[in-house]
Amino acid sequence: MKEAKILIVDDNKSILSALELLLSNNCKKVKCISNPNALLSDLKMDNYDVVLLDMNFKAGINTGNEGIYWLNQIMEYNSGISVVMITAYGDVELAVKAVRSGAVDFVLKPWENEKMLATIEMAWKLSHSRKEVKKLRLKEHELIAEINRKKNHLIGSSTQWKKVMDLVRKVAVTHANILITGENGTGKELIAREIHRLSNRCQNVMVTVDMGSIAESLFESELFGHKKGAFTDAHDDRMGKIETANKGTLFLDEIGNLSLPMQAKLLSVLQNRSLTRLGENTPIDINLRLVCATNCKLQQMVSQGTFREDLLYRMNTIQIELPPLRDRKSDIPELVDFFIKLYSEKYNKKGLKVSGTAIEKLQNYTWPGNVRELQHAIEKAVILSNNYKIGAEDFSFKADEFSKAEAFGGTLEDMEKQLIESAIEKQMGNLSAVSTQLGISRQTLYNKIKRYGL
Ligand SMILES: Nc1ncnc2c1ncn2[C@@H]1O[C@H](COP(=O)(O)OP(=O)(O)OP(=O)(O)O)[C@@H](O)[C@H]1O
Repeated sequence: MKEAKILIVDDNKSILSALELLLSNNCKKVKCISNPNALLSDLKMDNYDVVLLDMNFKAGINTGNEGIYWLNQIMEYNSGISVVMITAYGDVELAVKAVRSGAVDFVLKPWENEKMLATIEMAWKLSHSRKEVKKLRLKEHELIAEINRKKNHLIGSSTQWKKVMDLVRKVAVTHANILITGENGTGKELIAREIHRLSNRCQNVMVTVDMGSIAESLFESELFGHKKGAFTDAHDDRMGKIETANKGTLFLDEIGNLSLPMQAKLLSVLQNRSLTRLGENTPIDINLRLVCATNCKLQQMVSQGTFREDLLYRMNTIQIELPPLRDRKSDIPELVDFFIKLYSEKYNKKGLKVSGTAIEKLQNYTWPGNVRELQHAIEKAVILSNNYKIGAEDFSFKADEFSKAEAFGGTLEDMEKQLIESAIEKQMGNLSAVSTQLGISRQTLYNKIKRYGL
């Protein structure tokens, strides 16, 4: 209460003096005014927490209406200020009217000092916590706006990708739960973010939960939250991810990893639109939009009994299937261009270009890791490039070598011979360079050349 700033408005000078005397030892600032016409200009001049307001100002009029009028003015100016009404003619009806209009309490003249101090302290605490809530709300809005300011760069103009984006735009504005399917790295999370950004829930947050990375033992408290003391490590009350996503979007990634008991709990949240924190009994209403993603064949899991059909039904009102990169190869040049710009800026190598043969090589590769693999390949090439141009030789693909070896069909010796031959060709007969490339000594290289008659 030592921090409290109090404004007292009463036309009775002796009441003002008595209150000032009582409160000035307990509060940071006490200002007294006898004319309510000065009230608003005084409020504008300082950050008052509590106004102690008389109900009757004009001699002979004691309906309390003038007090109610000024109370409304204060509430309109700043509803965070706590107003305590004070009157000598108090009755219950008047008190109820004042409290309905926003006053926090009502005291009768003559007052008991102890009671008056307790009332002012309660009013100050209330005003303090209202201000905190207001500040936190503003902060929350700022943070959400900041998150939403980050634009999602969704690159692609192939027919397959355009179809996906058309569907995304169509469903984003609806309430439908969405299931995004596709191989790893095809952009499922990116699409989920875009759905949230385009939805009418974008003023609230999208909360992402990676079902593949939460330990089973922590699952329930992570998702549902808990009350302090609900289990050994529950040192504080905690809001779960589902509750945090209330009014926004809950994105459950790798939904295929959800255990059967957790599937049942999630289903119950979706059915009842409410959840109960661990250690609590009261359900909390939840208004969610669910977006899930998986690279598993959920229908197959349903047949195997590892995924609940009723949950799948609830989740995939709309299903969006993302094509693998190998099925939309015409997007590769555009993606390469985007990632080259991104990383040449990041690594301070502006103006870096990619040769036509490199693009061709990238288009001929199968990209098992999809866009993520392409992104990493470009980042690596940018980091390692010494030139202003990245060539085909700057990209080497493990999967290619693997499939070549698999397709080879010969013996290990045949393969070794062919490897040495192609290294000699690549290094244009420079045997030191060949031995370095193959990771063997020059002597071993000579022996092998002799043995294979190269
Ligand atoms: N169309 C696209 N345009 C630009 N970047 C993309 C596109 N698709 C994917 N990416 C990028 O590829 C990376 C992988 O994308 P994302 O994480 O969304 O894939 P995912 O399908 O969710 O992967 P996983 O199944 O492994 O979780 C991210 O860095 C993302 O920004």
